[in-house]
Amino acid sequence: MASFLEPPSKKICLDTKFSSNEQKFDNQTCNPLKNAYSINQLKGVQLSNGKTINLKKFNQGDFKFNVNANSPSKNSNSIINNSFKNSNGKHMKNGKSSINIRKNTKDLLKHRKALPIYDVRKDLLSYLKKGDTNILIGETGSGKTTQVPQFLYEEMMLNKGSVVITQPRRVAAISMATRVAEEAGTELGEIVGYSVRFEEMISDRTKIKFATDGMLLREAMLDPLLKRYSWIILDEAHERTVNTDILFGIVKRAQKIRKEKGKSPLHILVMSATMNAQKFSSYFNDCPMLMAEGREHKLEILFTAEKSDDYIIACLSTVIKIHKQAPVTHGILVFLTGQEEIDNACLALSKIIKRCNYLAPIKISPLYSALPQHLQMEVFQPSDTEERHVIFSTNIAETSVTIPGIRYVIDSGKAKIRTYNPSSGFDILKVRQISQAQAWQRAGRAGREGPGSCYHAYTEAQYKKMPIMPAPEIHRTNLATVVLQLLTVGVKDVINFDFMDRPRQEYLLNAVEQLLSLEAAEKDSNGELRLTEEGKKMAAFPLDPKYAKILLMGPKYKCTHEVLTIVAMLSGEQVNTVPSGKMRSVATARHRKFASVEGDHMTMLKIYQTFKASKKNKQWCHENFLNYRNLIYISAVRKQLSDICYKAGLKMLSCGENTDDVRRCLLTGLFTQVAELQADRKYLTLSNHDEAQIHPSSCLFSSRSPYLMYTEIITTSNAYMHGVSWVAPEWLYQVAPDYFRKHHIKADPAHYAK
Ligand SMILES: Nc1ncnc2c1ncn2[C@@H]1O[C@H](COP(=O)(O)OP(=O)(O)OP(=O)(O)O)[C@@H](O)[C@H]1O
Repeated sequence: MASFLEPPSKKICLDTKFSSNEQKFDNQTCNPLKNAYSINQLKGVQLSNGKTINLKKFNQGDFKFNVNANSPSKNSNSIINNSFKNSNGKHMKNGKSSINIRKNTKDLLKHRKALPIYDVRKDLLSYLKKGDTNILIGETGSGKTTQVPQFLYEEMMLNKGSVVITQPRRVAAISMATRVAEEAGTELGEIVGYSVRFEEMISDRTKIKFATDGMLLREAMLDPLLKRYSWIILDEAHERTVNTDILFGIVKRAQKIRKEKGKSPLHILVMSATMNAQKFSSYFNDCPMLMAEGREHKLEILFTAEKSDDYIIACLSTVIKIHKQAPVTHGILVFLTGQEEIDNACLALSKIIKRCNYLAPIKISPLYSALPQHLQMEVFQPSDTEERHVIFSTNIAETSVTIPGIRYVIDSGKAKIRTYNPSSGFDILKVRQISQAQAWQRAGRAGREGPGSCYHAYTEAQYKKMPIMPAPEIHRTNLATVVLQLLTVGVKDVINFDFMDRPRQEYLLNAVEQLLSLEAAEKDSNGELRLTEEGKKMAAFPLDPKYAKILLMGPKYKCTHEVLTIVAMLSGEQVNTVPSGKMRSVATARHRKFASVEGDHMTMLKIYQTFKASKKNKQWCHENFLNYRNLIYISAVRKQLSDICYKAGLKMLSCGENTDDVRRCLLTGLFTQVAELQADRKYLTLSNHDEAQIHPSSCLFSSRSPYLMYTEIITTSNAYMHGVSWVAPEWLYQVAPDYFRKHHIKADPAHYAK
């Protein structure tokens, strides 16, 4: 990245060539949703040419109608442009004069009526009323998220209940609620509101609520039948977050129980522009699949003509290329992977603009979840300058949102994706290629207020090799956390939970075992699983339950501060930097200053404490061959975890010099990760009696303590223990007596049990 801070010396403005795929787009081969269907299912559906809209019920093939959209309102470019100029956010920005609202609402109504989904309003509603569950697919920008909840409200007034629409991300929930409130001519928090973590804008009058999937799950904990809702819309269902997958099962169960008990019916609507409708329909008892076809504005799709070596350079060069040619009011949204990359890209672009004084000025904004909320929401305000707006964003702007002024999207094709490391128990974010569905969603952020273009910074051949859909998060996350979450929302039979993509039974059983041994769960007299009080507290931590357990035990061992630091260090990336060549031995010597005879966990503690004592100094990190960015990230994680400890009422204690207590506390979560020294000086794990060696990077590499606790085992040519600390055998019995009665150790239990 360092080279990126300087404008690249080569002529970046000219070196990324794109080939238009417009024709292919018209044939709909780019949209993975089309690829996900068989030809038969699409037979007879007139492809969108901007004039015809189809609402087709796929599963019976007996329902199809076309609405001729040649009416003046459909010839919409100029109308939309007017309405865009008129609406221009004034209602939100300049106070709430009733004239402003009325004028605005009138213009917005005109805009609503021009949306493809509006043409099929009547038939859509009649379908939705008929069945209790439906799947709705519609092009990005066709009006699903903003219009369908309003249709339901306007049609049925939802006297007996309300509608909740889930969104995978908080920016989407807030911005969609703001938009719909504006369209409905109501104050946000009145008829239309939102609910995201730590923030709610709702009232007793709220009938349309946008909520993150996590918030609806929380509601389900208190009210498993979700009685206050008559409609639940699960939007952007293709994303398949763990929360959404759990919600699928929860709302299905609530619907069934409400029906059985003769309570008010619950209607479910699952929506996306890019999902495998057949799969969702099968899961929801073969419910009807509806498709609203057509888009309001032309969307041009372009791929690079050749593979690019560096996606960031390709994205930046494309920004410059567009900047030189397009009207300045046309904004550009660039999808990159994370905060560091985005900050660097913002800096690089501003330097390029400054240096090339023939280029017009640009307003540059970052957008990622670690930004304070008010800065995130700022990008949704129409630009108040005459400068082009360029936004560099992570995938938080990938679905649902409309960012005012955006006509161009540049897609790097990459995202940070959560992956679970089963050997350490931590989820890590890794830069990975996105799926076709995500590429399509990104493209869909353009062409919303007028014709738009999406520049994919990869070739069409590369696109075709991408997976069609993202893999469900539940298959790449820690199952103990998922089971804990299921128990939290009141699911007792977690093994037989109605998963859309069931994890392997043995993994689920292992997860249950882990929770039982951590005393997060217990079995009641009927053998049913239930959460313990401790388990309830553990669920509040975004951590593998074994690390949550360690934090909860902090006050007992008087070392909350120390274990918070160690768990945060374990959650982050490696902090030691290892240069090549001559400097390597210098770095090793500097790192050795922090080494603790007690092991790697205490070494981590020492590094962080010294970093903090240096006032988080970058130069100090540089001199000690430590990664400054990673340490800053770790301190942010530590803060987040300590906030949760504080809310859980945990005492924030420190053990000072008595560091044995820190390792005893760590053992309360890691007791299944202990190895025993054998007569031949090899180590065997106590859990499976597998041979494992201490990794050469460990500060205990050459020591031979009888018992070691390790953070993870990574198998390369050998199985290596990483993150190793020595533990006393008596601690094992004190910390987990039941477990060590089953997993015998050589040290005399009778002696240590005393
Ligand atoms: N905040 C906003 N500001 C301006 N226009 C907006 C805003 N939100 C929505 N729109 C307009 O309404 C249209 C429909 O948006 P909506 O989010 O309902 O579409 P969608 O079908 O749900 O799209 P997606 O599948 O991408 O979520 C957009 O294309 C845009 O023209």
